[in-house]
Amino acid sequence: TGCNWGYGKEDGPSVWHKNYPIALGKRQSPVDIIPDETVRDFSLGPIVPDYDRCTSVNISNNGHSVVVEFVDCDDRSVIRGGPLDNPYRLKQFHFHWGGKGHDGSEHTVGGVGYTSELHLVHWNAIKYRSFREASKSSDGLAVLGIFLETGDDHRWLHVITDALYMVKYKGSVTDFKDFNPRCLLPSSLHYWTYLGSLTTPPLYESVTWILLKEPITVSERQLAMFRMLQFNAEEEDERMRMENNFRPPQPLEGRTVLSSN
Ligand SMILES: CNS(=O)(=O)c1c(F)c(F)c(SCCO)c(F)c1F
Ligand SMILES: [Zn+2]
Repeated sequence: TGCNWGYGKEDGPSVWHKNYPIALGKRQSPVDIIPDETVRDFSLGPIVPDYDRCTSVNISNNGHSVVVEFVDCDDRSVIRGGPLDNPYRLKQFHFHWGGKGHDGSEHTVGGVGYTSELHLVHWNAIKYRSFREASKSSDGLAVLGIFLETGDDHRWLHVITDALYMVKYKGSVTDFKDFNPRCLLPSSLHYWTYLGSLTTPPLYESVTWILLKEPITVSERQLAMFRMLQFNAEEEDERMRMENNFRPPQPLEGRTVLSSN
């Protein structure tokens, strides 16, 4: 079950359905969010990311993105509230981005993309015994999505970009301790939420999406650092710059996107 998918012409999003037929399913992600067509739900409370006692472990290149993993053996870092019935444990976060001068977010807003999108992946450890089991269950995962736009340097993103040279190639991993992703949140936690899926194979329809309306700002220089990563392993001959690692929006199929406020 090696990784047989990617973001290229031969193995990209347009052919994922051949090995992962759920790609043509009814609750796929990402989607285009049309603000005027979202439904205001006054029963939706605030989303509460509680990362104060979180423990980051490492940063790695999995051949698709750069991923920061967390200790998820207890409820030390969870997200709760909003559309969620239980607290969901933080497992990892990663990014999706474009090529130089091109957008690379997965969700779009009114047909417009952002330069990049950060995903904080959480799982329902109340109902399921492992991330793997949760990832296959309709209420198993909650992904907090944060849009990135370009402007000034982000004052904390350098902690991540300074480590990227250590994980240039697929399969590389290095220690990455004491990083609290609270520093990557925008000031407003107003959000959109809808039921969707992983945006990479196996594309399981197990994600409650929570997308913050307010983007964070990063500089073009910081973003360029992500593009020095490579999809390939160090020993592989073909050098492929890691960029455009995003899936385009999928049909809403009658779903409603709810708005917190
Ligand atoms: C939401 N973004 S995503 O679908 O691209 C995505 C991802 F890239 C991941 F790596 C993981 S964790 C898989 C095992 O570690 C995950 F749950 C995801 F939802
Ligand atoms: Zn993602």
